[in-house]
Amino acid sequence: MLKIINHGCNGKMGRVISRLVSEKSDCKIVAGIDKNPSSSDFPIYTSLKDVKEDADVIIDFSFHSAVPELLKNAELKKIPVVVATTGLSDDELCTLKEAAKTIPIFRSANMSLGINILINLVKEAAKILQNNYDIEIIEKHHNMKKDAPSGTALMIADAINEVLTEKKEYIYGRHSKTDTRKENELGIHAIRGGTIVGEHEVIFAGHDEILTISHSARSREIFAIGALKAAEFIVNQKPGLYDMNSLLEKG
Ligand SMILES: NC(=O)c1ccc[n+]([C@@H]2O[C@H](COP(=O)([O-])OP(=O)(O)OC[C@H]3O[C@@H](n4cnc5c(N)ncnc54)[C@H](O)[C@@H]3O)[C@@H](O)[C@H]2O)c1
Ligand SMILES: O=C(O)C1=N[C@H](C(=O)O)CCC1
Repeated sequence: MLKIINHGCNGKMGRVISRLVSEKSDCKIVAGIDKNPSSSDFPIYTSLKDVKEDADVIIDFSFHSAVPELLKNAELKKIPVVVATTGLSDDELCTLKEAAKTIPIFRSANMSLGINILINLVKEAAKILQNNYDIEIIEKHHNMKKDAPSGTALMIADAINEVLTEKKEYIYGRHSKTDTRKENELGIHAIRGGTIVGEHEVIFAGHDEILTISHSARSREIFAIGALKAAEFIVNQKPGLYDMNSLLEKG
């Protein structure tokens, strides 16, 4: 029985995690953590340091500024963490990399299988098209999202840059830009509205042809399923930083 702490348990994703876990027989939520506690069938705390229950793993869908304190306490308690929260600053990312020297940490800005396949496809396309095609990324999310651009858009952009001979400079939107597009630019554009779960489109625009590779999330369950798979995976790993590739390689 996998004993899980649900960090951000009262949020949109935290609630999906709790629901999916309640439908499974091989794992359970032993405690939740949220800055806005409410009643639940598991105890809810405002910090990991107060949690009394024994746990194998923490799943985190919260807010970027909550991540350093979570990791500090996870290190003290030696509990592996799945970090799904996006919008981490450079300093917060440094803290995460340091913590991964002590505990196993799984981090991905997108826990869906589809996005991780999209990244592999986009890398192949970028290798071939890098000289003659302009690359732009468009992401669309619900009106409650607090970070922009999405962690996924940045993850896709970084994956593209990894395979390019000449690295691109990220351009966030084109408002007030009066000059024409430069070859070394990679445009990243965010749209917010309604209940859009998550859409990502990578456009390779060439002379008289456009290749578009896109992914559309139709429910939050796809992220929760991926996070639960990551949780099962991480509990058996040594300290270090893991991502979706580690999970895909495992098969
Ligand atoms: N990696 C993925 O696949 C994936 C998928 C969906 C969402 N996300 C990310 O997960 C995060 C949460 O998304 P959401 O839609 O559930 O947001 P949300 O705002 O609905 O929920 C966040 C929850 O975290 C809690 N929280 C905030 N600060 C906290 C703190 N300091 N300590 C404890 N709890 C705190 C809030 O009270 C809230 O209940 C976002 O960063 C989002 O981008 C990632
Ligand atoms: O709902 C969100 O917020 C999501 N955020 C992730 C991101 O920033 O990439 C993934 C999709 C959903």
